[in-house]
Amino acid sequence: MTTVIKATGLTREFRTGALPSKNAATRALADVSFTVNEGMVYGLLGRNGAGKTTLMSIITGQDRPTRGTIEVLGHAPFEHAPTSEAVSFIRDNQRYPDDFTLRFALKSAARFRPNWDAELAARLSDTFRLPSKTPIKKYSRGQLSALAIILGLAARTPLTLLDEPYLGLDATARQAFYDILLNEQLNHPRTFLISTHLVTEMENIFDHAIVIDRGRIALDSPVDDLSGTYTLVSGLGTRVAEFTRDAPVLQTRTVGALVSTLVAKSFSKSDIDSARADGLEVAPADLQSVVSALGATSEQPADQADA
Ligand SMILES: Nc1ncnc2c1ncn2[C@@H]1O[C@H](COP(=O)(O)OP(=O)(O)OP(=O)(O)O)[C@@H](O)[C@H]1O
Repeated sequence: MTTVIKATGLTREFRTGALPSKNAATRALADVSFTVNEGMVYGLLGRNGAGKTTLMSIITGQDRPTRGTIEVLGHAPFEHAPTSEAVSFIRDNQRYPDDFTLRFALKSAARFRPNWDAELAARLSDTFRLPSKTPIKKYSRGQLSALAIILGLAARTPLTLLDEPYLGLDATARQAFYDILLNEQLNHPRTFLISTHLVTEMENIFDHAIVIDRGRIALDSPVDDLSGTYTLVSGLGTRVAEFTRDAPVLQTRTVGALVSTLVAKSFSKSDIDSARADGLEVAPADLQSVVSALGATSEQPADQADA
């Protein structure tokens, strides 16, 4: 399997005068190591401020780590033009010249992208109902997201990073976006790294999940493996506690008399049958539950560091 991204011990600290000590820094990433393999769709998940955008900026050479190394398509990405050409990074800070219309935006993108698919760009512009004559600076929030998605997908670069690409997109447009991604992956497989908070909506698109929590990797796993690793047990508190007593607990939530506990354990069929007979609900955890539980831990934060 070809490695597309290899991160080793990435740490990114930002100096900030806002903290009590003037030598203090925000540690956005703390000793992050992982690999991304070719041809798969990775979900980059985690709470607000977890470090996702910082990581994507380093992968695309727009920022450099304080410590650690990053290799993208076999090279350090910072100031390496061939890597920039092979990578699309879609985020919400994209700016366009004042007089740019859709046609100009697509035409100028085509010039920099050797694999540009003009037919796909035209088709997606129709799907998202983008106005062709309106200057882009007048586009709505959702229309800007749609345009960014088109530029990212029609580029057909070997590696595509999408940082919360759906902001402002309505439900129909988001569904269209997910369908397009799945189709692209079927017909033109390549590597995607996508950050999102809409985990449930995108779960079936991801092959692999990387969860960051307070700058550290909290989970790095194929999505298909999660259901055999994590179990959600719900019911009366005493019964849930009894059934899960030997299992590592990630999160316990209480709503009224109902307790829901997520554990890092899979149970035998006979255990599950007897728990169900005892009135408990036992089910493999979905990605959203795992991400939410990992983000609810109260371990020591990594994000404040003395620099
Ligand atoms: N330029 C900067 N200067 C100081 N702190 C920064 C800077 N950029 C990011 N940070 C901090 O680094 C941490 C990680 O931020 P980042 O934008 O990577 O999070 P995120 O996971 O993308 O969050 P969200 O889901 O809210 O977009 C946050 O605490 C943020 O405040």
